[in-house]
Amino acid sequence: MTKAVVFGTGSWGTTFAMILAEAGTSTTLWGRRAEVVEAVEQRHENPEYLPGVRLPPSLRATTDAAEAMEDADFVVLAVPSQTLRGNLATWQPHIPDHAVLVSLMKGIELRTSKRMSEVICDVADVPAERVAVVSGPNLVGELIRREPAATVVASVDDKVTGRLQEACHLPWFRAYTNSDVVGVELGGAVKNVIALAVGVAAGMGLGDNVRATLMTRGLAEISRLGAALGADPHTFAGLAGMGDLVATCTSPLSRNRTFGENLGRGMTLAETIAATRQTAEGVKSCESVLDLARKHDVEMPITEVVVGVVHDGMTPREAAVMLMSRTPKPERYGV
Ligand SMILES: NC(=O)c1ccc[n+]([C@@H]2O[C@H](COP(=O)([O-])OP(=O)(O)OC[C@H]3O[C@@H](n4cnc5c(N)ncnc54)[C@H](O)[C@@H]3O)[C@@H](O)[C@H]2O)c1
Ligand SMILES: O=P(O)(O)OC[C@H](O)CO
Repeated sequence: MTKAVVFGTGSWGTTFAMILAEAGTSTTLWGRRAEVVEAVEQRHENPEYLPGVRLPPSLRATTDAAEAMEDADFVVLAVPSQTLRGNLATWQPHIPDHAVLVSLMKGIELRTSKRMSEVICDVADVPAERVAVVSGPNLVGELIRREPAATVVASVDDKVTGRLQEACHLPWFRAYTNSDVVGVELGGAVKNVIALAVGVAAGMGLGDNVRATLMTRGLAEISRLGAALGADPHTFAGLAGMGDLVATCTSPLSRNRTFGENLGRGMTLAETIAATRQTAEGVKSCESVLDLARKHDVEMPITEVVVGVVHDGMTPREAAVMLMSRTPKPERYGV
């Protein structure tokens, strides 16, 4: 029987553990806090992140990383992106030699501008063949009701994607495979930044033309960055590209979109952060995405104004003026 451990008892870690367990994978959830672990283990619930959701009784939970990883085939990582490096360094000594490390995270590391799979290879000292990523339009608020959804599992090794696909495929959760790890990760990380922009526009009361324009030009930014980093352009027309972009930018369940909407309504950054209980990855990753773009000489004007509004005191109105007054361009420049 395939065995998995999921690190992180937040909303996506717990939900993906539920999916794995329901698909017949022997699954253990690792958490930092004993009370959350006890609730999963004893009462089959995670009242903090998924109140009211009944988890599969077969899903185990522990605070002991070494015990959780014993004989694991998949070590699944679902902590906030900026904490991955530090956390993984403490877990690394216990990772079984044959295990595949799987990233559920949608962020880019600050300072290094690395994708999560790159951080994993660095810290766990494993080759790319032992790393996979899962990304797609996967809003937890819908998945916990078992509403139909699809995702992408990506790895440079086809055997790995095949095994992971099998480990998480369900009648209501359809997993597709892809070998373009770079594209799948970039789609997931950059759409959070674009969702912040769409949220700001919605909060300002702007309409559907603006939203559609931001999403489409956002996809152009993702594609330009992807082209510079060697991604397959077709990936961005898929679930981890356009699919996730549409879901995140249009859903009130998205934390990134909601974060932007609060800023667009006039809340201060401090008020918006206080109102956001869970991880909105784009808030930090907008800076690392922009750094990455600058390193590769890629223009990302929407990302630039998101950094301006979120971190540098630019007003939403100034951001709108800045985007609209750029020099006219051909639609497909840089792609
Ligand atoms: N929630 C979703 O709908 C969803 C869907 C797909 C992908 N993701 C991605 O999954 C990743 C995790 O998001 P989430 O929704 O589970 O976040 P979350 O905020 O719900 O949970 C984060 C988890 O990490 C833990 N945590 C926080 N700081 C930590 C630290 N310093 N060290 C160790 N653990 C820490 C928290 O206690 C919590 O268990 C993000 O990259 C997110 O973009 C989320
Ligand atoms: O709630 P968000 O904005 O972190 O988005 C969640 C998922 O990434 C959607 O696929």
